[in-house]
Amino acid sequence: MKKICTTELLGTRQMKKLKNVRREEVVRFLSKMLEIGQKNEVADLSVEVLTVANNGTCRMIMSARCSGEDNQAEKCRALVSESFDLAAKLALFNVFGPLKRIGIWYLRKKIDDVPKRYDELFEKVLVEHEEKAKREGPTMEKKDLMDILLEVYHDENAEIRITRKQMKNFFLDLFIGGTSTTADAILWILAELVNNPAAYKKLREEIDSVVGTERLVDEADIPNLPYFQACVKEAMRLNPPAPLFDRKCRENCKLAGYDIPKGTTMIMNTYAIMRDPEIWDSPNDFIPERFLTEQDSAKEQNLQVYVPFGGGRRMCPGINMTSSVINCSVTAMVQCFDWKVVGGDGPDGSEG
Ligand code: HEM
Repeated sequence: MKKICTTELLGTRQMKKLKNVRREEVVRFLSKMLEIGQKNEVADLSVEVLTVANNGTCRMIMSARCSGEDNQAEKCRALVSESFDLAAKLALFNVFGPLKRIGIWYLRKKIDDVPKRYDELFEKVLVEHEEKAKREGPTMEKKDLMDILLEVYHDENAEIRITRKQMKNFFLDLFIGGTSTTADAILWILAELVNNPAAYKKLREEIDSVVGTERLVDEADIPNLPYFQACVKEAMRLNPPAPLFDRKCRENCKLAGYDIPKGTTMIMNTYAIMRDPEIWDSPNDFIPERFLTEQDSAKEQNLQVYVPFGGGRRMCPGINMTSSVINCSVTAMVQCFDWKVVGGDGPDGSEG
């Protein structure tokens, strides 16, 4: 699945094909913000950004119908947040050892219900896609990742065969891995920029000088916006959306002088790694410039220290997809609006 994922589904070629979908969602978001601004109302960015990230990702994964009447994006979002909530509660019960069993009993209805609803939703969407493929035949234009994966699923000669259950689980992984992480990243990037007005100004100037003020930033402009790329990297260094992930040791091994027995689960704390004062100068400060300098002592020492997407074989395969959503939405947000926090502390201690 990982191989299909990186080669067929989430590579740059596919992401280029889905550019219009992202652009539509960003334009929808901008119109809404404009409307809110004109009425002098306050936007709840946590909701709006989740919508743009979720709709963009959802539509790329499984169809344009997500924003239509039968709002499947909305249903997926509700299910993703319910499952996060459930996982958090189970993890909490887990910490208390014997309480785990009480937790499972207490949450039993939800434990049965959430996967069942996922299954029903994905089955429905899969069947719709299959019917469309039958109607339109082999020349059908593949509009989303589900169209592509279904072709692999139905191809009896495909190098890798997958079951329907695997396919559904896989889409579930994409939703869980791809939606709130992308929304969190966008929110944190914007939060760091709003709290660092000098960086915001510098970024706006970069965009204005490279793109001008007559059109929106295009994804093709991104390589010419080094300061923007550095701001994204720096915000993700300080606020990794997936701060912890795990690995299970398949063999006894020695790590930093410790003997780790086979079967041990190791937790990687990327938040701590990316704020380690032994690695980073002024580790808690937002300094995008650090990613613009040539010198990179971590590379020289062969250290993996910039790890918001993990590393090695299980590294996140969604980098292209998330970057494409982050790039078009954050540049548009910076280009089109002056943001300020309402009712909170301003960056210099003033009222927002
Ligand atoms: C800012 C956004 C994202 C962040 C910070 C992020 C971060 C991560 C991290 C830390 C891991 C674990 C890596 C490891 O174990 O070494 C991971 C795995 C994964 N991510 Fe992402 N991710 C993001 C977006 C996405 C997107 C958009 C998708 C797909 C739609 C996605 C799909 C996955 C999948 C399927 C895995 C499991 C990979 C495996 O087990 O081999 N992620 N992600």
